[in-house]
Amino acid sequence: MTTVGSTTTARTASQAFPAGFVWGAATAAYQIEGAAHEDGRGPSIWDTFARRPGAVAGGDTGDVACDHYHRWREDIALMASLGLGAYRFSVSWPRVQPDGSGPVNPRGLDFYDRLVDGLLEAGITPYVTLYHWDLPQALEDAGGWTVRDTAYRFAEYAGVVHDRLADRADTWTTINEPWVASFLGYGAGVHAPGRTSADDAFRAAHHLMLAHGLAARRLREAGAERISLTLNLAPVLCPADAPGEADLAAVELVDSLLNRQFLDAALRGSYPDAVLERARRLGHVRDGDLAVIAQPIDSLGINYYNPTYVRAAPGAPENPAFPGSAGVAFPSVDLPTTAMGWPIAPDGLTELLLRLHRDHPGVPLVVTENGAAFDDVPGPDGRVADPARIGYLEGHLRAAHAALAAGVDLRGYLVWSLLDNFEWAEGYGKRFGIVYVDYADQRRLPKDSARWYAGVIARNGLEA
Ligand SMILES: OC[C@@H]1[C@@H](O)[C@H](O)[C@@H](O)c2nc(CNc3ccccc3)cn21
Repeated sequence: MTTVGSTTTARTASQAFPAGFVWGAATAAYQIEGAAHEDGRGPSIWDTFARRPGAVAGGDTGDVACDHYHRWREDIALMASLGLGAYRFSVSWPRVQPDGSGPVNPRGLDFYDRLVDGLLEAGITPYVTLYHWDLPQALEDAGGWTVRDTAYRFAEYAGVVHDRLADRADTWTTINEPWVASFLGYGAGVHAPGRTSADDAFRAAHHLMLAHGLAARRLREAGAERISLTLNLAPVLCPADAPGEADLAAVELVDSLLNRQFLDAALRGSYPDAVLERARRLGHVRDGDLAVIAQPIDSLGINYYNPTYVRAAPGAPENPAFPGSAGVAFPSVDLPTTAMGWPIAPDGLTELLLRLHRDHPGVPLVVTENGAAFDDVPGPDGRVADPARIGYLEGHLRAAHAALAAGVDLRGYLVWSLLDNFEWAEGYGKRFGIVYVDYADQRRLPKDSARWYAGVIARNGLEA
């Protein structure tokens, strides 16, 4: 303790979060639902991609996943036991429209009806994500996100879902992480649909953002008042003591492609130069598109996991997720890492939130994903001790609190993820959940981090 005059200053300031701060957890349809061939659901690009030999670790697929399609009541009870205020989930487009357009599958919509009703009965606010990467395969067969028409089909689908649920759900995210869906799906090819064309990645990114704008406009016309976009954002840092011009140019390029391509489009109606140059060559950006994309949103969702580190490296090959990055290295740094090999750097969250507060004032922010994978193993008593995850989450909540203390309008935090689930190209071997899933019998085992998080929610903050 330190004493100044007669006042004794607590060694650590209070870590109480604002009254009304939203505490929740997040998942996504393809990662948890299973029932991939049930009740009229059509195939998505992830159903197809997961069957491509070598595409997903262990040949895993989302056919069963966490069987949430059948176990949703149990999972809602689990959420309620933790005291969650909100639950972020995604709607499976091919469950609602098996061909991505045209006829609606009533049994598909019925599932989300049941889910939303169950959440409301449990006092949990539904945060509905309309697209979390599971494009109907029929639309991919017609060109997928590289063709403009898909954006218009998405807006129609968004209207169908909104019109069914809007009487009970009022918090809507159009697209989850357009950068991943475009640059990993169509550029690097390590995500569905597994295509490898830089030009197609830029076309897909633009059409995903156009889809966001068209859907946001459709929802606004229908009376929606809580519309957002969720982006995977990261501080782009050069780990050198004295970055040179080439290092700074590398930071600028990667920041433009990863962050500004989507932030500037959605919040300013513009693209950074690196994107405009490609757009001029490809001709896929039409007059008026950016005005549609910059539809007003009511908050910005931020998925933060770690910073991205870059430096100039003459001769380094281009990273296909970052077109034009020849001569740029993405070095490891001397920090602890998660089971994904991602560096643990909570200060990056504070830095990111402060940047958004500075560059885009007046936009309420929600951390819609933050979490970590670790190699969790249940003990003989069924307890799952995950101190590393508790450490990760505590560090990032302290980082979020520091941003709040600096005036950032942060409205909520949703941990990724409620459940261990299908971790895309990594399959089921990477566990992000605060609840362990035993896939052999679908048992759910709350990890120590779940109990810890329930305490954070109960006291609306961290212990000082
Ligand atoms: O990888 C963990 C989660 C993933 O399960 C979610 O579905 C997705 O929304 C999500 N986005 C990120 C952000 N970073 C990222 C990095 C490499 C590949 C994909 C995403 C992490 N995560």
